[in-house]
Amino acid sequence: MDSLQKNGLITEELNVYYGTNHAVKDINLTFPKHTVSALIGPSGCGKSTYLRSLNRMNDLVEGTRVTGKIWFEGHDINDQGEDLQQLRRRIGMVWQKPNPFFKSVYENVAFAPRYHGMKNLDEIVESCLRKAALWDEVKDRLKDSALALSGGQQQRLCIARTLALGPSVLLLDEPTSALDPISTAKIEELMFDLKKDYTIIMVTHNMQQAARISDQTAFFLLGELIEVDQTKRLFTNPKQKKTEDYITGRFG
Ligand SMILES: Nc1ncnc2c1ncn2[C@@H]1O[C@H](COP(=O)(O)OP(=O)(O)OP(=O)(O)O)[C@@H](O)[C@H]1O
Repeated sequence: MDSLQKNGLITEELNVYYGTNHAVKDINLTFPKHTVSALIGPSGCGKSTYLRSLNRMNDLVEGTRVTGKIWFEGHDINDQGEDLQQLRRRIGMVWQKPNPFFKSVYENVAFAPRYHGMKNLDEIVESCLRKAALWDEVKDRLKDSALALSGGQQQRLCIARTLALGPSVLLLDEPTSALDPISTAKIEELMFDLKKDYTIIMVTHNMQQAARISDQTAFFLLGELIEVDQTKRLFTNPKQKKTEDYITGRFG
């Protein structure tokens, strides 16, 4: 129980199947609170599938079967009785392409808290936009359409929208792959600030990015976890030959 309290999330022998395709195989991983974890590996190795299983998004994909345990806040979220709406408030997801609602900047952040009956929407909007390092850029444009923002601003707005639901874990699926280098740098800086309050788990194709911003890195290959370690160690002194081959560019 002690480790469950200390850690944000733990998966035990997690498997995901799409029909007969065994996409994620027996993954044991621990995500300590207030750290950034990067999931790396070549295309199709199961990173996104694994990430989506962490807040039960794979339940939405027909024909998917998940086995194993995911310990979060003292219980296994794969239990049948799990309240999925509440779960997805506590474990929020940000996607690869910024996908703001066709609404104003303000409404993008206020929409879900209002739906859940939360009060003080102005305060929530300001605080989430500040946490997402966007407030100064949009405080005079709150009524403008979110679609008028740049791609990088839209992605930070999507992060603010996720924060508005009060998560403790943030799942990010290649959050910067559609962004230019300056917007990417802003999101990377933001990760440093956000990890003070949140546990962050991020899929990235970009090994330099994993090396720059994550505390631990997990290397996936063909649905298996090949190696997980502190990021510096994994990139400088990998234990597995397959990891070394991947990070030195021999395949991928
Ligand atoms: N919705 C789905 N339905 C059926 N099979 C899927 C689905 N999503 C992924 N898969 C399969 O699961 C396996 C893992 O895919 P996944 O997208 O998780 O890998 P990935 O490492 O995230 O790849 P990429 O880096 O290209 O996004 C692949 O064989 C893929 O074809």
